[in-house]
Amino acid sequence: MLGARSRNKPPGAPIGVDPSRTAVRLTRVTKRYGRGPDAAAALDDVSTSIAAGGFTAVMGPSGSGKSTFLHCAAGLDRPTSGTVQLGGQVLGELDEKRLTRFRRTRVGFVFQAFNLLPSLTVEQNITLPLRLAGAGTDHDSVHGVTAAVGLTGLLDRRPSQLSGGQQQRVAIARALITRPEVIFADEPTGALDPDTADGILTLLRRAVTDLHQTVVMVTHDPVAAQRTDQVLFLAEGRLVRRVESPSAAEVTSVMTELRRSR
Ligand SMILES: Nc1ncnc2c1ncn2[C@@H]1O[C@H](COP(=O)(O)OP(=O)(O)OP(=O)(O)O)[C@@H](O)[C@H]1O
Repeated sequence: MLGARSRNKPPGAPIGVDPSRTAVRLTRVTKRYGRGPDAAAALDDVSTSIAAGGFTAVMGPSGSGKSTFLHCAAGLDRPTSGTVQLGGQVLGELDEKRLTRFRRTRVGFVFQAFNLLPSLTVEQNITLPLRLAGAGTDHDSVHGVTAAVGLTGLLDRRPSQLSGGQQQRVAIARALITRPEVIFADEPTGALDPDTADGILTLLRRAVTDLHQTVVMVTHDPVAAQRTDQVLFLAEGRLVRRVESPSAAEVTSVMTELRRSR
């Protein structure tokens, strides 16, 4: 494992490697949109491993490839070249049907816009991944998850009857219910006021520390990044830095440097 708190890297060399407990591994992943020589590489030869049981932030200037990284790592999109391994499974070996099933059962998602189904109750939203996978809904685990995210007493409500923070708690409960290999969160606090955002970050932190989940979160916010164990920085589709135990000041300083060097 690389010991430095932050360092530059040659292209293609791995960043953040902990081979003993790897949740996600990207090997020389490139993602191009469009065809031909002018096709832009949203991700350019990215290699990294993300250790299981940690909270990782992915940051970088606008257009640096953060969402593309998350989508490729989570099996929502396929790389143009290179391989993604998630929980020991090489995603490229799965056809669409098996990949969909893999995502439902082994991956959790939390999005900025919550993405709850408005016609379903809180409880039905939370248990949806289990029902889609054809698994039973065990009352104790539903109760455990809803208590853990602070939703007890709200299970019969519809999303429209909840605050933004409560809706994001439902999304986190829905991500936790299958005990996935990794929870991918794309700007989970982007639509929330600072106090509510703080509660959501506390919840994600507890999912890692208390429930031993692995969380990978795209964020623009140095205060949010400060709650994580490490930050991976992207610039122009390349993974250029890693900072462990980040402070908001350090993250801000790296972001300023990356924006200046564009
Ligand atoms: N579907 C697409 N078709 C063509 N180009 C795309 C597509 N999706 C992303 N891109 C391009 O790939 C690059 C990386 O985009 P991406 O959304 O991953 O960046 P980002 O770091 O998440 O940006 P932001 O912080 O603004 O959300 C950008 O130049 C973007 O324009």
